[in-house]
Amino acid sequence: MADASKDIVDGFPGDKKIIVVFVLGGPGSGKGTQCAKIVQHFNFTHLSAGDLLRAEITSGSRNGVMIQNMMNEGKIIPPEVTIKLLRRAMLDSANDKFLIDGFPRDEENRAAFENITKIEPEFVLYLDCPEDELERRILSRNQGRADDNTETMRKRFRVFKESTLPVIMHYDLKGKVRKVDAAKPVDEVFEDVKVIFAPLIAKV
Ligand SMILES: Nc1ncnc2c1ncn2[C@@H]1O[C@H](COP(=O)(O)OP(=O)(O)OP(=O)(O)O)[C@@H](O)[C@H]1O
Ligand SMILES: Nc1ccn([C@@H]2O[C@H](COP(=O)(O)O)[C@@H](O)[C@H]2O)c(=O)n1
Ligand SMILES: [Mg+2]
Repeated sequence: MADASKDIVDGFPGDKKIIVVFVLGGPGSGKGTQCAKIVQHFNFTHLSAGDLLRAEITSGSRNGVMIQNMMNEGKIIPPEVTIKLLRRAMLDSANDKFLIDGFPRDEENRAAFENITKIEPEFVLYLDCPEDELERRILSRNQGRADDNTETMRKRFRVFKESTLPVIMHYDLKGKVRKVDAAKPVDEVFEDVKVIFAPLIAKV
């Protein structure tokens, strides 16, 4: 159970060194799929911002309707909502290594996360995939997601290009982006991902 008092304290308690890797890529690029494999091989905890927001909707939280409406439009939920969920999940975990999937989605997400948590990501894993392949994957995903339809998918593609790519550029200028070709089959993508994570694990 979360300790509510932790929610009002900025940063993280104690001197625990937290390792964060942001996992970004277009809708359907395989972020969730690759994160599941990274968890198995490298003992990270996977936090999907989208999954946390969807859990808020199903929990009947007071933000649920607002989140649902914005998601159906492919819009980015205000950062204070998403960061509170991420931060609580991190504080509740005994792990010190986190994959944050689908976040930061825009500059506002990025700046707010840095201000509130004081955490800089170790690096950003960028799953690069052409739009025609993303479209095929989303429209055949069949996981019952309300935003996996042609109209919302196009809005999500636009948000990715207009708002998320600039975040990837921001980290690229800092030398923090590790880009992989995510159009390849799952296991081939993971071979490239493993090469990126191996030195990080050897270091800690
Ligand atoms: N390399 C791949 N080749 C073919 N299909 C893939 C690959 N990676 C993932 N998929 C499939 O594509 C769909 C989308 O994958 P996934 O849910 O992991 O993407 P995502 O980036 O998390 O998407 P979203 O941003 O919408 O949450 C799933 O059905 C998954 O099985
Ligand atoms: N940082 C984020 C992440 C997600 N959202 C909203 O959730 C939708 C689904 O996200 P996935 O990563 O699971 O594809 C996304 O389209 C946004 O509406 C968000 O607002 N902020
Ligand atoms: Mg996902």
